Amino acid sequence: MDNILSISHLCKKYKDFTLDDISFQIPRGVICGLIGENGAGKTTTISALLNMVTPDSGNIQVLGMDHVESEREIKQKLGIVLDEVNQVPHLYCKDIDTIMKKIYQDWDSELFFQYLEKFQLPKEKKIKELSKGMNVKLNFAIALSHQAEFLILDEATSGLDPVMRDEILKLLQDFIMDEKHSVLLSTHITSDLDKVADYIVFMHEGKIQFMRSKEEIENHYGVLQCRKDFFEALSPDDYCAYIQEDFSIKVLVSHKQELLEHFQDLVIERASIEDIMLFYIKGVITCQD
Ligand SMILES: Nc1ncnc2c1ncn2[C@@H]1O[C@H](COP(=O)(O)OP(=O)(O)OP(=O)(O)O)[C@@H](O)[C@H]1O
Repeated sequence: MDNILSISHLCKKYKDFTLDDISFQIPRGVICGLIGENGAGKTTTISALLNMVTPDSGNIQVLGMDHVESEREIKQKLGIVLDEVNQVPHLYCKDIDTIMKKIYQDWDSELFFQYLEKFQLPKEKKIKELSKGMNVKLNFAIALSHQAEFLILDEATSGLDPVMRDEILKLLQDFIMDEKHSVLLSTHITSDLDKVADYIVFMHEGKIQFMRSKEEIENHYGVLQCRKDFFEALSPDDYCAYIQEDFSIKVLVSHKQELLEHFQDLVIERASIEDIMLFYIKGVITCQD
């Protein structure tokens, strides 16, 4: 199956920040979470693939096409939801239909009005009268109403209440069901990714720290709290990072099954995506990938 997104050796230098040799691929039929601390480079990467930022070097293919040469064709097939209000404030929700019909060849008015109803967005309300969360929902309605193949969401769900977020996560899961569609979801709400992501791309200080499938994370990673002497007896191959605490050491284990075979009584907790992020940002990293 071909990749829906392929980024190779993407570089972009700003005065105080460098996006440094970013490469990753997203296959079709998956939800890929993009995580990283504030300022890690997530939005810059997304802006580059949307051709809103010009990279210094690198290659970006979206839906198998060059992201600049085929920008118009690509954008017909992208659903984009960003964490900002980007519709014209004085328009009514229903007016969006008239505008989008002219922009998207495959615009589906019936589906759009169904989403307005589902998201409880009154057709007769002006956009400037919508709350932030309602604006986000309106952008989701647009993104889902023109036969998009690839959804790109940058901090899109952070303004939504937990019930609506849950509903959106279910919509995303339905969206990828046909194994042709994919979602790139940049978020700080890592618990959402624990629920729905198939892959995690973790950016740190402008670099890709790792890309792993969720299955791989669940099967191989774990968190072990142990004493210093036990930690020193471990092989460095058994872990990726550790955090020294007052009376113990917290270890991010990378081969938990092998360790459990050697030490049957060991308690290794499940590593959430947030745990992994904290280890890589605050801990001592001992492996390179
Ligand atoms: N136009 C610009 N000119 C100069 N620096 C910029 C520009 N755009 C972004 N940056 C810098 O690039 C770095 C990465 O920013 P970016 O928005 O990509 O991070 P992010 O991972 O999306 O962060 P957040 O989680 O806070 O949204 C930051 O240090 C930011 O100040």
